[in-house]
Amino acid sequence: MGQAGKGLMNVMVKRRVHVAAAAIVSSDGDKALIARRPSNVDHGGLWEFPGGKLAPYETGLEGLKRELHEELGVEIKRAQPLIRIHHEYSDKHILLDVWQVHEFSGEPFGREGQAVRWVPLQELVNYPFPAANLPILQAVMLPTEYFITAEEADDAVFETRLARALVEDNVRLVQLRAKSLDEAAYLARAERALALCREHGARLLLNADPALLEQVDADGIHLTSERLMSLERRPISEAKWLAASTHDQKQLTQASRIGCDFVTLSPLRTTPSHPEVPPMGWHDFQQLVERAAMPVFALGGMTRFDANHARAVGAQGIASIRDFWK
Ligand SMILES: Nc1nc2c([nH]c(=O)n2[C@H]2C[C@H](O)[C@@H](COP(=O)(O)OP(=O)(O)OP(=O)(O)O)O2)c(=O)[nH]1
Ligand SMILES: [Mg+2]
Repeated sequence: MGQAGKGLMNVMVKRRVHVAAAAIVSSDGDKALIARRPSNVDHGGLWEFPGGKLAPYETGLEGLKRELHEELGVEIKRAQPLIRIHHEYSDKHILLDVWQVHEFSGEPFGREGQAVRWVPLQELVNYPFPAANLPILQAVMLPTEYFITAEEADDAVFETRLARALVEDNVRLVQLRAKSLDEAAYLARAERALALCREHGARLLLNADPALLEQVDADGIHLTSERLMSLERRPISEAKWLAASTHDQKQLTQASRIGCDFVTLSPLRTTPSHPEVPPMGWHDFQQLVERAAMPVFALGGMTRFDANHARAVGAQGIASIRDFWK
């Protein structure tokens, strides 16, 4: 396009497109189904989560059911909202309304001649996707529950309780939060927690100085909101997870700016640990999540019974100390 044409694009009103897409996860939870966009369309040749534009009056799930039938020949049996992403392409605003499909019938194949492939979740990052898709890759790799460890002076009690949560509650994502320990004690506890998490196939994030990853090879760092706001750029490599605690729009914007992979947003409800902080409630929470473009865990008085509701308002799920610490 010539210079004059580009100038014209700037004053043109961009199209708004609502797209429903499916993160179809295999029953073992290890793989997702992706398809390659034909070379002659928008973002041609890139991989995508199957789906397409909604017809007028269709809801996200209705549109998705129709698209998966047309594109893959499968019928959705059970699906749950995963993440909503608002993204600006040069020619349009897109809302990617992504659903996690837990159950479907039929054998998926490329009914429009497109390549279709089951890919292990960790390998998704090796496939070229449209620019809007990064948060989908993050969301599909994360569970719905994020367990934050409680303050506990006694190492043996700590280990028993962490092991219980890993075994009985099937916790797969853990944040080691231990403000009352000095650096040496935190380090020792991190080593033990990492061994336990590895044994049970769970990931461990350290709520600590990012430099600590050089001493303990945990899966990532969880930044306090204070650390988050003090950083100029992402402090650790892309190979590790970076999460942060957020409480408002400013902190969410900063989390996105430095490339956090996911965040907690709190306090949803009033909690005994922070009785003086006013809760945001589901309405304000939903408004903040809608524009976050990254997985968000609801925190503050949450239990596992809230996970479906959290999903329904756009969150990844819930984070909790108390619900898992028994
Ligand atoms: N299906 C899908 N579309 C995506 C993804 N990421 C992404 O940016 N998009 C964009 C590309 C397109 O501009 C738009 C989806 O349009 P589409 O071409 O799939 O729409 P459709 O299936 O209804 O096809 P058509 O009838 O318009 O040919 O969303 C994704 O993961 N899956
Ligand atoms: Mg499509």
